[in-house]
Amino acid sequence: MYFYNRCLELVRLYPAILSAKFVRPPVRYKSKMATPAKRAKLTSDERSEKLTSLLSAEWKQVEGRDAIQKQFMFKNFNQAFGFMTRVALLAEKMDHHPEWFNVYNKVDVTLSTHDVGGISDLDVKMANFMESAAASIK
Ligand SMILES: C[C@H](O)[C@H](O)[C@H]1CNC2=NC(N)=NC(=O)C2=N1
Repeated sequence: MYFYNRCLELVRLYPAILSAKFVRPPVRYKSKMATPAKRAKLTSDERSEKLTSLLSAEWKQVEGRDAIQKQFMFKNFNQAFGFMTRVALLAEKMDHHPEWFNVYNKVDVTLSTHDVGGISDLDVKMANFMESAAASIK
């Protein structure tokens, strides 16, 4: 009988247990991980403000898709892969990953935020990081 009552109690408390804080703790963002606001698609005002310097550094807007792309050229594979390694470490910290293709000394990069289907602050941040990483390697 004791066991039966304990079971009844558990069934009665089940919804409360499921919604309790210890079952679903609040989402915590790591220092470089994006908050939902950072993953939002850029507005047209933000676009002209934040993309201008990238567009003059040979980033192009992809046709038929809200994304930016650039081809980085290095002296050799070692430099290209060094660049990718530095970017990969940031990508993991930000939980934001580039689409890229490498052959020997070339790295073709496309940046877009898949979760929102377009360019966000995260892509701008990553593109700017790529610019300084490439400049320090070449
Ligand atoms: C579950 C995970 O947080 C998401 O899938 C992240 C991972 N990396 C990502 N990378 C990019 N480029 N866009 C995203 O929307 C994205 N989302």
